[in-house]
Amino acid sequence: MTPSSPCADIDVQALAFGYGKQPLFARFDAQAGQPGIYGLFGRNGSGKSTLLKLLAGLLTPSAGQVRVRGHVPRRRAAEFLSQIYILPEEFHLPNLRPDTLTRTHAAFYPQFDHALFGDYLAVLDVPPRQRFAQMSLGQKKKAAIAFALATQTPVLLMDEPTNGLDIVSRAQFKTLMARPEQACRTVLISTHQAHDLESVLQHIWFIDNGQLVLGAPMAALSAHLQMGVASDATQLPGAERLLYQEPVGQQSAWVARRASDTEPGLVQLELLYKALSFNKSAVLAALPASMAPTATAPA
Ligand SMILES: Nc1ncnc2c1ncn2[C@@H]1O[C@H](COP(=O)(O)OP(=O)(O)OP(=O)(O)O)[C@@H](O)[C@H]1O
Repeated sequence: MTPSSPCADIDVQALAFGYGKQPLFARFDAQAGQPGIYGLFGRNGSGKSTLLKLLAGLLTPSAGQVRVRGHVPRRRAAEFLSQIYILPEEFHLPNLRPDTLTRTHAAFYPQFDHALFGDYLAVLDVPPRQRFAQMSLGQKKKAAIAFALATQTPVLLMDEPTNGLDIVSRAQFKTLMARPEQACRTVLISTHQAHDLESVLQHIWFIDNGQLVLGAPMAALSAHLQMGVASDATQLPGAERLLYQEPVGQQSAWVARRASDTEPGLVQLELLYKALSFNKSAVLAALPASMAPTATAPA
Protein backbone atom coordinates (compact mmCIF):
# COMPACT_ATOMS: atom_id res chain seq x y z
CA MET A 1 0.00 0.00 0.00
CA THR A 2 1.22 3.50 -0.82
CA PRO A 3 1.56 5.75 2.25
CA SER A 4 -1.45 8.00 2.69
CA SER A 5 -0.86 11.66 1.83
CA PRO A 6 -2.75 14.09 4.08
CA CYS A 7 -2.74 16.76 1.36
CA ALA A 8 -3.86 14.52 -1.50
CA ASP A 9 -7.05 15.67 -3.19
CA ILE A 10 -7.67 12.07 -4.13
CA ASP A 11 -6.43 9.25 -1.93
CA VAL A 12 -7.47 5.67 -2.62
CA GLN A 13 -6.08 2.89 -0.47
CA ALA A 14 -6.62 -0.85 -0.96
CA LEU A 15 -9.96 -0.22 -2.68
CA ALA A 16 -12.05 -3.28 -3.47
CA PHE A 17 -15.17 -3.14 -5.59
CA GLY A 18 -17.14 -5.37 -7.94
CA TYR A 19 -20.63 -5.22 -9.39
CA GLY A 20 -21.30 -8.88 -8.73
CA LYS A 21 -19.18 -11.72 -7.44
CA GLN A 22 -16.38 -10.90 -9.87
CA PRO A 23 -14.11 -8.20 -8.35
CA LEU A 24 -13.28 -5.26 -10.60
CA PHE A 25 -10.83 -3.65 -8.16
CA ALA A 26 -8.90 -5.55 -5.49
CA ARG A 27 -6.46 -3.58 -3.36
CA PHE A 28 -6.44 -0.63 -5.79
CA ASP A 29 -4.23 2.30 -4.71
CA ALA A 30 -4.01 5.76 -6.28
CA GLN A 31 -3.15 9.25 -5.08
CA ALA A 32 -3.50 12.63 -6.72
CA GLY A 33 -1.31 14.61 -4.37
CA GLN A 34 -1.17 17.84 -6.31
CA PRO A 35 -3.58 19.77 -8.50
CA GLY A 36 -3.33 19.23 -12.23
CA ILE A 37 -4.98 17.47 -15.12
CA TYR A 38 -4.85 13.70 -14.80
CA GLY A 39 -5.60 11.49 -17.81
CA LEU A 40 -7.26 8.21 -16.85
CA PHE A 41 -6.56 5.52 -19.44
CA GLY A 42 -7.35 1.83 -19.74
CA ARG A 43 -8.97 -0.73 -22.01
CA ASN A 44 -12.75 -0.91 -22.41
CA GLY A 45 -14.24 -2.35 -19.25
CA SER A 46 -11.11 -1.77 -17.15
CA GLY A 47 -13.11 0.27 -14.62
CA LYS A 48 -12.46 3.95 -15.46
CA SER A 49 -16.10 5.06 -15.19
CA THR A 50 -16.53 2.92 -12.09
CA LEU A 51 -13.53 4.58 -10.43
CA LEU A 52 -14.95 8.04 -11.18
CA LYS A 53 -18.28 7.01 -9.64
CA LEU A 54 -16.53 5.65 -6.54
CA LEU A 55 -14.65 8.95 -6.17
CA ALA A 56 -17.91 10.90 -6.54
CA GLY A 57 -19.61 8.76 -3.89
CA LEU A 58 -22.10 7.23 -6.33
CA LEU A 59 -20.94 3.67 -5.57
CA THR A 60 -19.91 2.01 -2.32
CA PRO A 61 -16.51 0.31 -2.03
CA SER A 62 -16.67 -3.20 -0.60
CA ALA A 63 -13.34 -2.65 1.20
CA GLY A 64 -10.53 -0.14 1.48
CA GLN A 65 -10.56 3.60 1.84
CA VAL A 66 -11.48 6.38 -0.58
CA ARG A 67 -10.88 10.00 0.43
CA VAL A 68 -11.49 13.06 -1.72
CA ARG A 69 -10.29 16.29 -0.14
CA GLY A 70 -10.38 14.44 3.17
CA HIS A 71 -14.01 13.37 2.77
CA VAL A 72 -15.40 9.87 2.47
CA PRO A 73 -17.35 10.33 -0.79
CA ARG A 74 -20.07 7.78 -0.06
CA ARG A 75 -21.24 9.84 2.94
CA ARG A 76 -22.22 12.57 0.41
CA ALA A 77 -21.68 15.35 2.97
CA ALA A 78 -22.87 18.76 1.74
CA GLU A 79 -19.37 20.23 2.06
CA PHE A 80 -17.97 17.39 -0.06
CA LEU A 81 -20.65 17.79 -2.72
CA SER A 82 -19.87 21.49 -3.10
CA GLN A 83 -16.22 20.66 -3.80
CA ILE A 84 -16.61 18.04 -6.50
CA TYR A 85 -18.33 17.87 -9.86
CA ILE A 86 -18.71 14.77 -12.02
CA LEU A 87 -19.59 14.94 -15.68
CA PRO A 88 -20.64 11.37 -16.53
CA GLU A 89 -20.45 9.97 -20.05
CA GLU A 90 -24.22 9.83 -20.21
CA PHE A 91 -26.12 12.62 -18.55
CA HIS A 92 -29.55 14.16 -18.45
CA LEU A 93 -30.21 17.86 -18.81
CA PRO A 94 -33.58 19.33 -17.78
CA ASN A 95 -35.44 21.03 -20.61
CA LEU A 96 -34.04 24.44 -19.80
CA ARG A 97 -31.71 26.81 -21.61
CA PRO A 98 -28.04 27.16 -20.58
CA ASP A 99 -28.72 30.60 -19.13
CA THR A 100 -31.64 29.32 -17.01
CA LEU A 101 -29.80 26.13 -15.96
CA THR A 102 -27.47 28.25 -13.85
CA ARG A 103 -30.40 29.75 -11.92
CA THR A 104 -31.42 26.33 -10.61
CA HIS A 105 -28.14 24.42 -10.52
CA ALA A 106 -25.26 26.88 -9.94
CA ALA A 107 -26.25 27.51 -6.30
CA PHE A 108 -24.88 24.08 -5.31
CA TYR A 109 -21.37 25.24 -6.23
CA PRO A 110 -20.21 28.23 -4.17
CA GLN A 111 -17.39 29.04 -6.58
CA PHE A 112 -19.56 28.85 -9.71
CA ASP A 113 -18.38 31.57 -12.10
CA HIS A 114 -21.23 32.93 -14.26
CA ALA A 115 -18.93 35.05 -16.41
CA LEU A 116 -16.73 32.03 -17.17
CA PHE A 117 -19.81 29.95 -18.01
CA GLY A 118 -20.89 32.54 -20.61
CA ASP A 119 -17.35 32.65 -21.93
CA TYR A 120 -17.08 28.84 -22.21
CA LEU A 121 -20.44 28.63 -24.01
CA ALA A 122 -19.22 31.24 -26.50
CA VAL A 123 -15.87 29.48 -27.06
CA LEU A 124 -17.67 26.16 -27.60
CA ASP A 125 -20.31 27.77 -29.89
CA VAL A 126 -23.26 26.75 -27.72
CA PRO A 127 -26.36 28.93 -28.21
CA PRO A 128 -27.04 30.27 -24.69
CA ARG A 129 -30.77 30.81 -25.17
CA GLN A 130 -31.75 27.60 -26.93
CA ARG A 131 -33.54 24.88 -24.97
CA PHE A 132 -31.57 21.68 -24.42
CA ALA A 133 -34.38 19.64 -26.04
CA GLN A 134 -33.72 21.55 -29.28
CA MET A 135 -29.96 21.02 -29.20
CA SER A 136 -27.93 18.32 -30.90
CA LEU A 137 -26.13 15.73 -28.78
CA GLY A 138 -22.79 17.48 -29.27
CA GLN A 139 -24.25 20.89 -28.36
CA LYS A 140 -25.73 19.43 -25.16
CA LYS A 141 -22.41 17.83 -24.32
CA LYS A 142 -20.61 21.14 -24.82
CA ALA A 143 -23.16 22.95 -22.60
CA ALA A 144 -22.56 20.31 -19.92
CA ILE A 145 -18.78 20.74 -20.27
CA ALA A 146 -19.13 24.53 -19.96
CA PHE A 147 -21.18 24.06 -16.78
CA ALA A 148 -18.72 21.54 -15.33
CA LEU A 149 -15.77 23.85 -15.95
CA ALA A 150 -17.63 26.90 -14.59
CA THR A 151 -18.41 25.19 -11.26
CA GLN A 152 -14.74 25.83 -10.39
CA THR A 153 -14.93 22.98 -7.88
CA PRO A 154 -11.48 21.96 -6.59
CA VAL A 155 -12.08 18.43 -7.92
CA LEU A 156 -13.58 17.78 -11.34
CA LEU A 157 -14.21 14.29 -12.76
CA MET A 158 -15.00 13.98 -16.47
CA ASP A 159 -15.90 10.74 -18.22
CA GLU A 160 -15.10 10.76 -21.94
CA PRO A 161 -15.81 14.49 -22.31
CA THR A 162 -14.70 14.69 -25.94
CA ASN A 163 -16.82 11.75 -27.14
CA GLY A 164 -19.28 13.03 -29.72
CA LEU A 165 -17.52 16.37 -30.20
CA ASP A 166 -16.48 17.45 -33.69
CA ILE A 167 -12.81 18.13 -34.49
CA VAL A 168 -13.06 21.90 -33.94
CA SER A 169 -14.90 21.46 -30.64
CA ARG A 170 -12.25 19.01 -29.44
CA ALA A 171 -9.58 21.61 -30.11
CA GLN A 172 -11.67 24.24 -28.28
CA PHE A 173 -12.08 21.87 -25.33
CA LYS A 174 -8.30 21.48 -25.18
CA THR A 175 -7.90 25.27 -25.20
CA LEU A 176 -10.32 25.59 -22.28
CA MET A 177 -8.52 22.91 -20.27
CA ALA A 178 -5.25 24.80 -20.70
CA ARG A 179 -6.66 28.07 -19.31
CA PRO A 180 -5.16 29.30 -16.04
CA GLU A 181 -8.42 29.03 -14.05
CA GLN A 182 -8.20 25.22 -14.33
CA ALA A 183 -4.65 25.15 -12.94
CA CYS A 184 -5.57 24.98 -9.24
CA ARG A 185 -8.03 22.15 -9.71
CA THR A 186 -7.55 18.41 -9.64
CA VAL A 187 -9.18 17.28 -12.88
CA LEU A 188 -9.41 13.57 -13.63
CA ILE A 189 -10.44 12.85 -17.22
CA SER A 190 -11.24 9.39 -18.49
CA THR A 191 -10.61 9.26 -22.23
CA HIS A 192 -9.72 7.07 -25.16
CA GLN A 193 -8.83 10.14 -27.23
CA ALA A 194 -5.19 10.48 -26.25
CA HIS A 195 -4.52 13.04 -29.02
CA ASP A 196 -7.24 15.37 -27.74
CA LEU A 197 -5.50 16.01 -24.46
CA GLU A 198 -1.87 15.11 -25.00
CA SER A 199 -0.55 18.64 -24.54
CA VAL A 200 -2.68 19.52 -21.50
CA LEU A 201 -2.33 16.38 -19.37
CA GLN A 202 0.16 16.70 -16.55
CA HIS A 203 -0.29 13.21 -15.11
CA ILE A 204 -1.14 9.81 -16.52
CA TRP A 205 -3.07 7.09 -14.74
CA PHE A 206 -3.31 3.76 -16.54
CA ILE A 207 -5.63 1.09 -15.15
CA ASP A 208 -5.27 -2.56 -16.01
CA ASN A 209 -6.54 -5.73 -14.40
CA GLY A 210 -8.02 -3.89 -11.40
CA GLN A 211 -4.80 -2.04 -10.59
CA LEU A 212 -3.26 1.34 -11.24
CA VAL A 213 -0.30 -0.04 -13.18
CA LEU A 214 1.07 3.37 -14.13
CA GLY A 215 0.66 6.65 -12.27
CA ALA A 216 3.19 9.28 -13.25
CA PRO A 217 3.70 12.93 -14.16
CA MET A 218 4.11 13.30 -17.94
CA ALA A 219 7.39 15.12 -17.48
CA ALA A 220 8.82 12.30 -15.36
CA LEU A 221 7.85 9.69 -17.96
CA SER A 222 9.96 11.36 -20.59
CA ALA A 223 12.99 10.97 -18.34
CA HIS A 224 12.67 7.19 -18.62
CA LEU A 225 11.05 6.50 -21.98
CA GLN A 226 11.91 7.64 -25.45
CA MET A 227 9.75 7.56 -28.59
CA GLY A 228 10.47 8.13 -32.22
CA VAL A 229 10.09 7.07 -35.83
CA ALA A 230 12.69 5.02 -37.72
CA SER A 231 12.86 4.89 -41.50
CA ASP A 232 14.74 1.61 -41.46
CA ALA A 233 15.97 -1.05 -39.03
CA THR A 234 19.34 0.66 -38.55
CA GLN A 235 17.59 3.66 -36.94
CA LEU A 236 15.74 1.57 -34.36
CA PRO A 237 17.06 1.52 -30.78
CA GLY A 238 18.96 -1.65 -29.88
CA ALA A 239 17.03 -4.71 -28.69
CA GLU A 240 18.22 -4.12 -25.10
CA ARG A 241 16.31 -0.78 -25.09
CA LEU A 242 13.44 -1.37 -27.54
CA LEU A 243 10.05 -1.90 -25.86
CA TYR A 244 7.57 -1.58 -28.72
CA GLN A 245 7.46 -0.91 -32.44
CA GLU A 246 4.72 -0.66 -35.04
CA PRO A 247 4.65 0.06 -38.75
CA VAL A 248 3.63 3.59 -39.83
CA GLY A 249 3.55 3.51 -43.62
CA GLN A 250 7.10 2.64 -44.70
CA GLN A 251 8.48 3.62 -41.29
CA SER A 252 8.35 2.25 -37.74
CA ALA A 253 7.19 4.13 -34.66
CA TRP A 254 8.97 2.92 -31.55
CA VAL A 255 9.11 3.19 -27.76
CA ALA A 256 12.33 2.46 -25.90
CA ARG A 257 14.06 3.00 -22.59
CA ARG A 258 15.66 6.43 -22.83
CA ALA A 259 19.33 6.35 -23.67
CA SER A 260 21.31 8.23 -21.01
CA ASP A 261 23.07 10.35 -23.64
CA THR A 262 19.82 11.76 -25.11
CA GLU A 263 17.64 14.68 -23.99
CA PRO A 264 14.13 13.81 -22.71
CA GLY A 265 11.62 14.21 -25.55
CA LEU A 266 7.85 14.38 -25.89
CA VAL A 267 5.64 11.54 -24.66
CA GLN A 268 3.21 10.42 -27.37
CA LEU A 269 0.30 9.06 -25.40
CA GLU A 270 -1.20 6.87 -28.09
CA LEU A 271 2.13 5.15 -28.67
CA LEU A 272 2.68 4.75 -24.92
CA TYR A 273 -0.83 3.32 -24.57
CA LYS A 274 -0.14 0.73 -27.27
CA ALA A 275 3.27 -0.14 -25.80
CA LEU A 276 1.60 -0.66 -22.41
CA SER A 277 -1.17 -2.75 -23.94
CA PHE A 278 1.11 -5.02 -25.98
CA ASN A 279 4.26 -5.18 -23.86
CA LYS A 280 3.08 -4.09 -20.42
CA SER A 281 5.59 -5.87 -18.20
CA ALA A 282 8.64 -4.64 -20.15
CA VAL A 283 7.39 -1.02 -20.27
CA LEU A 284 6.59 -1.01 -16.56
CA ALA A 285 9.93 -2.59 -15.72
CA ALA A 286 11.60 0.37 -17.45
CA LEU A 287 10.02 2.76 -14.93
CA PRO A 288 10.77 3.36 -11.25
CA ALA A 289 8.52 1.65 -8.70
CA SER A 290 7.03 5.01 -7.69
CA MET A 291 5.46 5.24 -11.18
CA ALA A 292 4.76 1.57 -11.80
CA PRO A 293 3.99 0.10 -8.37
CA THR A 294 2.75 -3.25 -9.66
CA ALA A 295 5.76 -3.92 -11.89
CA THR A 296 8.17 -6.64 -10.97
CA ALA A 297 11.76 -5.95 -11.87
CA PRO A 298 13.13 -8.27 -14.54
CA ALA A 299 15.18 -11.17 -13.16
N1 LIG B 1 -24.06 -1.10 -13.50
C1 LIG B 1 -23.29 -2.15 -13.76
N2 LIG B 1 -23.66 -3.40 -13.43
C2 LIG B 1 -22.88 -4.47 -13.66
N3 LIG B 1 -21.69 -4.39 -14.25
C3 LIG B 1 -21.25 -3.18 -14.63
C4 LIG B 1 -22.03 -2.00 -14.41
N4 LIG B 1 -21.34 -0.93 -14.87
C5 LIG B 1 -20.19 -1.43 -15.37
N5 LIG B 1 -20.13 -2.77 -15.23
C6 LIG B 1 -19.01 -3.64 -15.61
O1 LIG B 1 -17.85 -3.19 -14.92
C7 LIG B 1 -16.72 -3.23 -15.78
C8 LIG B 1 -16.07 -1.85 -15.81
O2 LIG B 1 -16.98 -0.94 -16.42
P1 LIG B 1 -16.60 0.59 -16.60
O3 LIG B 1 -17.75 1.24 -17.29
O4 LIG B 1 -16.16 1.14 -15.31
O5 LIG B 1 -15.35 0.48 -17.58
P2 LIG B 1 -14.61 1.60 -18.44
O6 LIG B 1 -13.15 1.40 -18.21
O7 LIG B 1 -15.16 2.94 -18.13
O8 LIG B 1 -15.00 1.14 -19.90
P3 LIG B 1 -15.12 1.97 -21.29
O9 LIG B 1 -13.73 2.36 -21.67
O10 LIG B 1 -15.69 0.95 -22.22
O11 LIG B 1 -16.03 3.13 -21.05
C9 LIG B 1 -17.21 -3.73 -17.13
O12 LIG B 1 -16.92 -5.11 -17.21
C10 LIG B 1 -18.69 -3.51 -17.09
O13 LIG B 1 -19.37 -4.49 -17.82
